[in-house]
Amino acid sequence: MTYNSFMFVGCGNMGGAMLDGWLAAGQPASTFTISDPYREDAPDGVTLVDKLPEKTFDAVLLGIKPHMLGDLADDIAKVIGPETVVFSVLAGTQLETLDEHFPSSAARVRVMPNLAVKIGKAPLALVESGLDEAGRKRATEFFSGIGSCEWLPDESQFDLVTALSGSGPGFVYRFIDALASGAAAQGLDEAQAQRLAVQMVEGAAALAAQSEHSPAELARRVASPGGMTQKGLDVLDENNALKSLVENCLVAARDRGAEMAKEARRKG
Ligand SMILES: NC(=O)C1=CN([C@@H]2O[C@H](COP(=O)(O)OP(=O)(O)OC[C@H]3O[C@@H](n4cnc5c(N)ncnc54)[C@H](OP(=O)(O)O)[C@@H]3O)[C@@H](O)[C@H]2O)C=CC1
Ligand SMILES: O=C(O)[C@@H]1CCC=N1
Repeated sequence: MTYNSFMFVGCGNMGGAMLDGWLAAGQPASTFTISDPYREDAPDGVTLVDKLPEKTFDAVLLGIKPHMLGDLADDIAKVIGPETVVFSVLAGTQLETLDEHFPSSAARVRVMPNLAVKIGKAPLALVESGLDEAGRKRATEFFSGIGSCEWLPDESQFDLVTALSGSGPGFVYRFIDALASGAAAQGLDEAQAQRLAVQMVEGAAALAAQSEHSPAELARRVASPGGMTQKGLDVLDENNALKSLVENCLVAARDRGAEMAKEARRKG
C-alpha cells in the first residue's frame, strides 16, 4: 500500500530532505511532484511544476513556512480531492486549522520530522484527523521509509514533541558546537576538535539507541568513580544546571508553537 502520486507544496530544507530520504529508500521518483516557485531543479524523474496543476493527488505534503498557509490554502485546495490525504509538517499549525482549510480532503495528518529524514533516521511524530485504520497503516508504511513513526493519541503534546524531536537536532548541534569550541578554546586544533566532537556524538547516540541501558545509566558507566568524567558531570549537575537549562529550552520552544497557532488562527 502506497501513495502513487505525492505532491510537495514547498520543498525547501525540510521537504527536500524528506524527498531525498524517500528516493534513497527506493520510492520511485515518478511518485513525486514538487511545487516550489523558488526551486530551480528537481532530482531525476521527479516532476517540478511552476504552478499547481489542475489535478488531485493521493497525498499532498505541506512543506511551506507556517505563516504562508493562510495566503496559499485556497490555491493548494485545487490539488486536493476527496481521496487526498493532506500531510503537514508546519510547526504550530493545528489540525483544526488544516480541517478548516481542507474540509474536502480524505484526512489531515500532522507529521513532525527532523532533518535526519534525509538518511532515514528521523523520529516522526504523527497525529491525524479523519484517517481510518487502513489509512493509518498506509501512512505508517510510507513514512517508515524515512524514519520511525510514533503516532500520538491526540494533539495535546504535539508542540512539546516538536520541541523535542523536530527542533531537537538544533539543540544537539549547539551542544556539539559547544564541545568543539570549548576544546578549541583550551588549545585543540579547531577542525580536529569538531571532528572529534561529531564522531563522539555519533557513536554515543548509536550506542544509546542499541543499548539495554538508559542514557542516565550509560553516563554512570562512563564515569569511573573518582575519575575524570565524574568531575565533568559534577559541573553539568551542579544545581541541576544542565537539566533545568534544557527543560527551559524545551518549554520556550514548545510555547512558541502555541503562539504560532494563535497567529495562524488570526490570519486564517
Ligand atoms: N527545518 C527543519 O528542521 C524543520 C522544519 N519543519 C517545518 O517545515 C516547514 C518548512 O521549513 P523549512 O523547510 O525549514 O523552510 P524552507 O524555507 O527551507 O522551505 C519552505 C519552502 O517553501 C517555498 N515556498 C515559498 N512560497 C511558496 C509557494 N507559494 N508555493 C510553494 N512553495 C513555496 C520556499 O521558497 P523560499 O525559501 O524561496 O521562500 C522554500 O523553498 C515549516 O513549516 C517548518 O515548521 C518541521 C520540522 C523540522
Ligand atoms: O523551528 C521551527 O519552527 C521548526 C519546527 C521544528 C524545527 N524547525
